[in-house]
Amino acid sequence: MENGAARTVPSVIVAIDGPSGTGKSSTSKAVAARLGLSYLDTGAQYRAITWWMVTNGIDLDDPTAIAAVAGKPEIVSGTDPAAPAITVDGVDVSGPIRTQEVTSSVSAVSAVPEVRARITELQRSIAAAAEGGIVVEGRDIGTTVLPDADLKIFLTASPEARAARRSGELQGADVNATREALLKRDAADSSRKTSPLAKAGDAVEVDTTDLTLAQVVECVVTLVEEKRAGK
Ligand SMILES: Nc1ncnc2c1ncn2[C@@H]1O[C@H](COP(=O)(O)OP(=O)(O)O)[C@@H](O)[C@H]1O
Ligand SMILES: Nc1ccn([C@@H]2O[C@H](COP(=O)(O)OP(=O)(O)O)[C@@H](O)[C@H]2O)c(=O)n1
Repeated sequence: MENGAARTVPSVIVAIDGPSGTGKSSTSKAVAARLGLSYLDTGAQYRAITWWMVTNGIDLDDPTAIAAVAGKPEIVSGTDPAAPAITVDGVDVSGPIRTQEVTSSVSAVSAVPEVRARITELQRSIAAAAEGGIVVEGRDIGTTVLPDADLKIFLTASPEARAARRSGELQGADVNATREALLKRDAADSSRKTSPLAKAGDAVEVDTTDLTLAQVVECVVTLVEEKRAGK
């Protein structure tokens, strides 16, 4: 900037949705870090409430039982892309929410309308408090949580690429079993009545199958910068 005056960068809200393994978390964290934005992992919030249900012995086959206690756990999400944190009733659950048990139970819990209403409210208040702007990733951010987001991205990738990425993370996991589990979770998340996994009509779709993570990040950063420049 001429004469060294501080440049005022307009605040921006970016919604990144898509199925599992498409690169939402890695892309969102990197984009937020590059642009100095806050970051919110909404999947971690659904995982956290699921962890609480499992830990407290709630019958996950009974949506009424889940709904009755949906307001009980206090979930607090950090928004620093360099150190995403999540606690339930003051307990750090960033490790426990990634277990196989939580992963296989989360779609049943996240389908319950009372759970979604509670978590959606929390997400909106976090986004509203992020003064410099935020990247929010999930399944229904562009369609339901933040329908007025400045930029909406919908990431996709082939089931094979997604399964290879996920089984790479879960060292030694069988790729075919991982693929089946991913597809089962996608089907449950896409077919639920309340706020299913879906691409918003005004979202930009990016197929990441043959792109490196760096290429996806570059693509999203460019889209954000274009938005900010008013293009
Ligand atoms: N474009 C890409 N190419 C290769 N690997 C990727 C790409 N994007 C993400 N990954 C890797 O795939 C795995 C899943 O990515 P993640 O960001 O957690 O996906 P999601 O949040 O959509 O489930 C991670 O190990 C990540 O490093
Ligand atoms: N906005 C969101 C985000 C996640 N979820 C639920 O939370 C689960 C876990 O999300 P996640 O983003 O951690 O999943 P991965 O893509 O990391 O495997 C999803 O399978 C959905 O059931 C949701 O319903 N709505």
